[in-house]
Amino acid sequence: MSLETISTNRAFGGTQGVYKHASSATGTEMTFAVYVPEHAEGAKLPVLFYLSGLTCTHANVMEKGEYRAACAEHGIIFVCPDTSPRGDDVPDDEGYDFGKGAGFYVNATQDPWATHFHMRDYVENELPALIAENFPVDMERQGITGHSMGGHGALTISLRNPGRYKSTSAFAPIVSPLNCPWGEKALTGYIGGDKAAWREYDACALIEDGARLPDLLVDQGTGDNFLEEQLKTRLLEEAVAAAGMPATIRMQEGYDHSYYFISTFMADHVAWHAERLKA
Ligand SMILES: N[C@@H](CCC(=O)N[C@@H](CS)C(=O)NCC(=O)O)C(=O)O
Repeated sequence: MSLETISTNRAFGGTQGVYKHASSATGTEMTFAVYVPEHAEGAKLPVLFYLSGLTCTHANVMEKGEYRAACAEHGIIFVCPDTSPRGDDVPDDEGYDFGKGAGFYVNATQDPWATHFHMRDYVENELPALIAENFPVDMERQGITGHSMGGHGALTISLRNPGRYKSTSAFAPIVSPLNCPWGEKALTGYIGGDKAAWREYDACALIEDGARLPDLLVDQGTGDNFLEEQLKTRLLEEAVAAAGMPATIRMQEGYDHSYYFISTFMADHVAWHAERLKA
């Protein structure tokens, strides 16, 4: 699998790069960002995947997430994929919450989305293989995190792949697409109306159905205007309590849904992952 380098910039002693490649999962070109801290020649570093939210490309977290100082300190590679396939032949929706920029980390089965919207395959299979081949990563030490729709992606991908990710966290995740308007719209459109088929794309349902993580960190702002209608953190609190699953879910007073919130807690999350990835 060949990669084209779009840009590299030296940052905090390491390299922030942006790359693109022809994706077999989506049938499109895909762009992603990778930060590689300074490291000894031949060293293999732990890797943290960050999945972004609605309307984002790889660039939002790269420009506003403020992860590099912490990744440099802890020696963690940070990977930021796009949130959907893109291109002139990729269908779109007029809403910001479906279509381009809103792939929801599913494999779509419904037309016209089923041709390109395979973000689950992309993030679960193709991207990790590409990262393993092209960057100095130790794939035995992977973590995953994400924001909002990307928090949903991080939780569901980790819950479906027990043991693969040594650490899982999320910022303001959509915890139950079965129970919010963003999820209703996206899963009906991508997967169809059979709600039994949605359960593998719903963190709370996966936990109810027996999936477990050894540990979980979630930060959620109390001033987030999506909290009540879309994110519904309390459903995750209820699901982990009922399952007896260890989780640290922190309600952060006054923080909203933006990158001001994410960047405030980013260093905490990177440190939390580093502790588990280096154990
Ligand atoms: N106000 C946003 C609603 C969507 C939104 O808040 N997206 C979040 C993720 S769910 C985001 O990260 N937006 C991009 C950014 O803040 O840079 C819009 O319409 O663009």
